[in-house]
Amino acid sequence: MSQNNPLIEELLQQSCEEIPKGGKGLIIPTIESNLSQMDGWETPLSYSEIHKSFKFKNYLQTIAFVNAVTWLANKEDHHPKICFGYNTCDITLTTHSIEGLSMNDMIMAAKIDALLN
Ligand SMILES: C[C@H](O)[C@H](O)[C@H]1CNC2=NC(N)=NC(=O)C2=N1
Repeated sequence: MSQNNPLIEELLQQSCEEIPKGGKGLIIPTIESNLSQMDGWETPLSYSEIHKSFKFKNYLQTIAFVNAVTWLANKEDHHPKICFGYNTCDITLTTHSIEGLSMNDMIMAAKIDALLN
């Protein structure tokens, strides 16, 4: 789904940028249209965050993924909430300054997915 998708390709080429308080959030149609092209990412009715659950074979593979996500978060200065267990990892993304979703969340989601491609 992700490869050869123009939206995903575009997100992968972008970098997260600081969003000032009162800055621009995404409108609901944009969120819906983005998520329809991003496998497994979901938003609650509040449209305040996106989340995805990942499954792995074992703890070592889960930890390797968590480490890669934290590396990416540090690089992009955009930090998802990460909750993991033996073979599952739940990722939640939101933009604190606007208490909602920004392009940063979509960029991070695409880059997190790309870690597994
Ligand atoms: C200045 C810096 O870009 C901001 O404080 C970043 C840091 N990491 C962040 N991570 C997340 N998930 N949301 C944010 O709004 C956010 N803001």
